[in-house]
Amino acid sequence: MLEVRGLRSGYRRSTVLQGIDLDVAAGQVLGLLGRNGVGKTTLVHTLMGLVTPSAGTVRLEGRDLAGRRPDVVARAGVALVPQGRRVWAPLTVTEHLDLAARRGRGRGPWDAPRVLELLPRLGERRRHAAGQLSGGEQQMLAIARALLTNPRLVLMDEPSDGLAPAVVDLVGHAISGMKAEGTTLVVVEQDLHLAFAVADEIAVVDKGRVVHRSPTQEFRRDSSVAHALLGVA
Ligand SMILES: Nc1ncnc2c1ncn2[C@@H]1O[C@H](COP(=O)(O)OP(=O)(O)OP(=O)(O)O)[C@@H](O)[C@H]1O
Repeated sequence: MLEVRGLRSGYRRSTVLQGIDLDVAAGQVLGLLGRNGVGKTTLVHTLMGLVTPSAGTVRLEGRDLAGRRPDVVARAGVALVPQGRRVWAPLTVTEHLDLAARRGRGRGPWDAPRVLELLPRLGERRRHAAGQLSGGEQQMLAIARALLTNPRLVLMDEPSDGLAPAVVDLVGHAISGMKAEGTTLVVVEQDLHLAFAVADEIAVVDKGRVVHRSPTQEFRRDSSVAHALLGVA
């Protein structure tokens, strides 16, 4: 459903993505791994339209979205759960959910009751301002906000960042719930435990290119790949 070819992108002084080729099948969860600074965030930001590519194509269900504005990409069915959550501290959980639902595409499995069923802690914290929530609760809120737009594709940028292991498991549970509803996901992760728990396939980015791709089971079995490309045992 997502087909990326020859994607080049970066910032004024540097080209970060050097020709990304990436396919994600409908309903698949792809774990996107790579060392710090190799371009993972730049890739999801370019897919979302927040960074403008200099070359290449991004096709979502056949429609070319490369270089389109973020609102156009969002309306085409892509949602970003950004690194660092980016929730609005003064707004309550309910206000976040109302805003997201209003911006939503209106069709699909996700409405507020369904989202709160997946993320029950948010229901308990419904009247709290986002700034008062724990890191894990803010991550749940960022996920809820994305889901209420009823996306076809969710891009998650390091959802486990800064969270305690028990909370990371809740994030994993939420990802599995999205997958069960047929949502396609690209999950950028440093936490191999989470990536292995949720991803059907693993892709590794290095120096602005996808340098490895394999089914998760295979990737786990051959630790030499993780060692060579990620510097982990
Ligand atoms: N807004 C920006 N302006 C200029 N350079 C940037 C900007 N954002 C990132 N970079 C640079 O682009 C390169 C890739 O960064 P990016 O954040 O995409 O990597 P990453 O793989 O997501 O890393 P991390 O795991 O640390 O988040 C880095 O050298 C970084 O310094």
